[in-house]
Order: sequence, then C-alpha cells, then structure tokens
Amino acid sequence: MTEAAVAIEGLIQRRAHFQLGPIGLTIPKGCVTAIVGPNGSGKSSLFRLMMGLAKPDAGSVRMLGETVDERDLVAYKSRIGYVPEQAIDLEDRLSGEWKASFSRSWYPDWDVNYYRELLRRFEVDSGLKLGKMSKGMRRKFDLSLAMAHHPELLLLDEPSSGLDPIAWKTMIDILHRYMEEGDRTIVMASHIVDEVRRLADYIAFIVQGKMLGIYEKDALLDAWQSLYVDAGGQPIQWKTMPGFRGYDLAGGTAYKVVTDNAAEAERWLDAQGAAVISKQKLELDEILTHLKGSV
Ligand SMILES: Nc1ncnc2c1ncn2[C@@H]1O[C@H](COP(=O)(O)OP(=O)(O)OP(=O)(O)O)[C@@H](O)[C@H]1O
Repeated sequence: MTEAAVAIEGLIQRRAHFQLGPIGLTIPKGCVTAIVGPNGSGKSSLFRLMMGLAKPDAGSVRMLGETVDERDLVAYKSRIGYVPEQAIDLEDRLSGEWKASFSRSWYPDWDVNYYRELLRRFEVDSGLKLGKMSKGMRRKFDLSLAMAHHPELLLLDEPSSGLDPIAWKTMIDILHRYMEEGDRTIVMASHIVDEVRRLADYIAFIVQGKMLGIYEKDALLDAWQSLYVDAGGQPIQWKTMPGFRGYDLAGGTAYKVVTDNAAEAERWLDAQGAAVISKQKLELDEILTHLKGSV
C-alpha cells in the first residue's frame, strides 16, 4: 500500500445503544476506497470522526498526515472536500450562491470556473434557496461545492443518494476525472454495488461498528466464489476447505460451496478428488451478507 491518506488507530466512540470500534484502518493515498456496510453500521459516525465533527472516546485519526484533535483544523480541512450524508437543515434559507460565496472565503484554491462547470454539468440552479432544491439537486450542489477548491481528499458519505440515473452517470464521470488529476484520494460510503464496482480500488467492510478489513477490490471479487462441486458421492469435510463460508446441496452428488479463498479451495478440492463443475464470483452485496452473518 502507498502512503496513507487516513490512518486510524484504536478508535472508539461510545453511544447509548451503539459502540463504534475499536477501529484500526489505513486508507491509501491516490486511490478510491469504499466503506461498505449495512444501515447503522457506523459509516457516517466514522466520517464525522474523520472530519473532527465528533470526539472519539479513545484512539486517534490522522488525515493527510495531520492529527485530528481540538486544534485549529482549518489548514487541513482546506485540503479536504466533505459531503455529509444529510444536508444541513439550518442552511435551508440560504441560496446556493450565498453558500458558495461564503465557502469561497475559506479556500485559497477555490476555482470559480470549475465550480460553474460542475453546476452546469449537474444542471444545478444555484440561485435557488437550498431548502427549495430537490433532494437530488441539493446533493449535486453539495458535491460541486465540495470539489470546487480541488481538494486532495474527498470524503463522500453516500454521494449518489437521491441522484437520478443520468445525474449518477455524470457523477461517476466527474469522480473518474477528479482521480485522473494527480495524487487524489476518495473515501466514500456507498450501498450501490455498481458504484463501488466502477469507482473503488479498495473496499473496507464495516458491520455493527466493527471494521472487518480493507481489501483490494479485484482480489476480493476474485477470491469470493461459489463453486459447484461434484463430490462423486464421497464424504467431504467441507468446513475444512480453505475459505469455507457455507455449502448447499445442488442436486444429485453436487454441492454449491462458498469460499473467500477460491484459488486455495480449488487446489484443496482437487486433492480431495472432487471435481469443480462450474464457478461464479459473488456480488458485493452477497459478500456483505456472508460477512454480516459471521459477526
Ligand atoms: N447523534 C447520535 N447519538 C446517538 N446515537 C447515534 C447518533 N448518530 C448515530 N447514532 C447511532 O450510531 C449507529 C451508527 O449510525 P451511523 O449513522 O453512523 O450508521 P451508517 O452506517 O452511516 O448508517 P446508514 O447506512 O443507515 O446511513 C446507529 O445505531 C445510530 O443509531
């Protein structure tokens, strides 16, 4: 892994009915990392901790080499663009243009031409009051605003929430171009399988406040497979198969077995004298279902 954009150690946040962590996580620079997890698993809480908007009960967060703590965070925040999951209601009475002119004063690298180009591509009317914008338009406005100062790091909490399919494709294209511009990093929470497939280099799974690991996407999707196996009627100790995650009868002497280590599992099956008839890669949501069941 290259240099870290985000380095989290022993992070804990305790709530009345929920504990996030302890989390240890290193997110590489120059890549897109998707944080994937079910509703309520702690993704937004983690983003708020990364932005210094909430205080952890233990542990530390470093963003772009700076420790997130009570100090003046303006300097490091000017290198970050953040789109929270929920728009801020208090801003409903402000027009998009007013908010943009306010944001502009915070960022030395604010690029008005780029901002206008993003608004144009997203078809956003920034003259509207924020509270009068549709959910999707507000999202597109927030994305444009978060990117207008060419941040090194983009933190996007479910960025496509509320976007129609055309706006979604525009967003994917804009984010791809953003990544082409040099040493850029995106950390995004997403439930959309296609979005993660198209954008992410790494996937970090979080379930019930626990980080289950960060994986290189292609290696992950290669490793998790359903194997259709003809055991020829002989007994097989499936649970000792490398990466075993479950099995089912598939008719006759055939079984469907799920592994998170397909290469090793195939070698193991071969040594058992069992024939792999066919194989199928798991989708991201199927992997998440298995991981959820194992927590
Ligand atoms: N301000 C708060 N006070 C108390 N509990 C909170 C607060 N914010 C979130 N929680 C709890 O923390 C847990 C994690 O919530 P969080 O919003 O971080 O999850 P999430 O993974 O982003 O969920 P989703 O996918 O639904 O957006 C939930 O149980 C939630 O109820």
